[in-house]
Amino acid sequence: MLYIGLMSGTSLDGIDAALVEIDQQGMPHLLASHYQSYDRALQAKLFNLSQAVEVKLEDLAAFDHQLGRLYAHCCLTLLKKHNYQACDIQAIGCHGQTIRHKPRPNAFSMQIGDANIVAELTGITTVADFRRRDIAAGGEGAPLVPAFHQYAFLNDHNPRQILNLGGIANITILSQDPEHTFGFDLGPANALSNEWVEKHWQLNFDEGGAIARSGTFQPDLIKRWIAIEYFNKPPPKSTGRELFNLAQFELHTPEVNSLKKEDVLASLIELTAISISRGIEQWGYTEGELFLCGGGARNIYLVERIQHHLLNIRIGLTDDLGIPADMVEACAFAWLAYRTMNGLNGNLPNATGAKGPRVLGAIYPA
Ligand SMILES: Nc1ncnc2c1ncn2[C@@H]1O[C@H](COP(=O)(O)OP(=O)(O)OP(=O)(O)O)[C@@H](O)[C@H]1O
Ligand SMILES: CC(=O)N[C@H]1[C@@H]2OC[C@@H](O2)[C@@H](O)[C@@H]1O[C@H](C)C(=O)O
Repeated sequence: MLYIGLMSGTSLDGIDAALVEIDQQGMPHLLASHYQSYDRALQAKLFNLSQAVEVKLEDLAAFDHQLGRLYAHCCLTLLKKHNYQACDIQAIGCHGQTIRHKPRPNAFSMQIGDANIVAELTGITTVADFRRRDIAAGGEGAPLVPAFHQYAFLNDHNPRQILNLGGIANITILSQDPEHTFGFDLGPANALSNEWVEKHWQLNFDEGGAIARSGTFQPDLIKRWIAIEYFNKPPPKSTGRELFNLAQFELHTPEVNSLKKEDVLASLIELTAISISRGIEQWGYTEGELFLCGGGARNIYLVERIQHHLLNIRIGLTDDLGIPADMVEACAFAWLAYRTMNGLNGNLPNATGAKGPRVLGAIYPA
């Protein structure tokens, strides 16, 4: 059975689309993929929508519609590029674009991108709104990928963990006993460094981490940042750009604007590396294997800094486990659509904090 997964994450860079075959055992196999970037104007508008305290209802409704069309277009391009027909696909799993996420207490999470439009324009049944049933069951609605990691990446020997380096970093600690597998959001991966790079170099991100490597991290800054309460809060926990954004950091440590810009960037990367290693030391395995996914896996400097703080861990890419690092989250939403269409739970209560397993999402028939 074939499913499409669509993911557009907190980096606001664009849409990842994955065409996935789910075999008889429910195991996913990536067949084809497509990436469609947002143009800079849309990126800026979505960033504003996701950060502004007050948002015009008109804008929210218009972007919900525009994104629905973009998601549909992205699916159609994927099908065309790889010679598949809409009728070959059982369903699309469409994550949507998160524009607000509030952890517990009183959690909520809002994703936009009208799934009615996706179903209408593609002619394919679409599953969307994956997070809110988990929240209704007392969870945070995030992270959702740990259940997928458990299915796709569990092995039977070394302790194994999967680390996603998107805008936000999240980890899954795999266990032979599914009851013990869990995951949580660690804090910022690229969200802060991207904003800094955009502000000072007008670039989307620091290719390979070259600019950060040319700077020197500032221990005083890192000491103040790492004191943020979120880092020591025990899982289950999730976060977003509501907490980890540059404006907030500039308010907290205004001296960043009088320091060398490369040094501040190196410090932001060091914060990511240290918060990840501390999270793993407190709640994960400090030995065994750590497989990376998400765009930040291509930031060689960041990966080196993570390795520096976790000397006993062997770091690899999920490419070695059969799914390219860039496509893991999109594959996860294809798999989540399969779960929903078959009446199976998609969340891992240990990761989200929900009262129990739940079938996630709403189905928009073709
Ligand atoms: N070649 C590269 N060098 C350095 N960084 C890179 C490279 N390619 C991608 N990235 C980083 O990865 C980011 C995109 O990662 P990804 O697409 O996994 O994020 P996301 O899915 O939007 O986020 P999240 O997982 O938090 O929802 C880019 O914004 C950039 O910071
Ligand atoms: C609310 C939201 O969109 N959260 C994202 C974000 O990006 C990474 C991390 O924070 C994770 O919690 C989640 O995405 C993945 C797909 C998840 O739910 O597992």
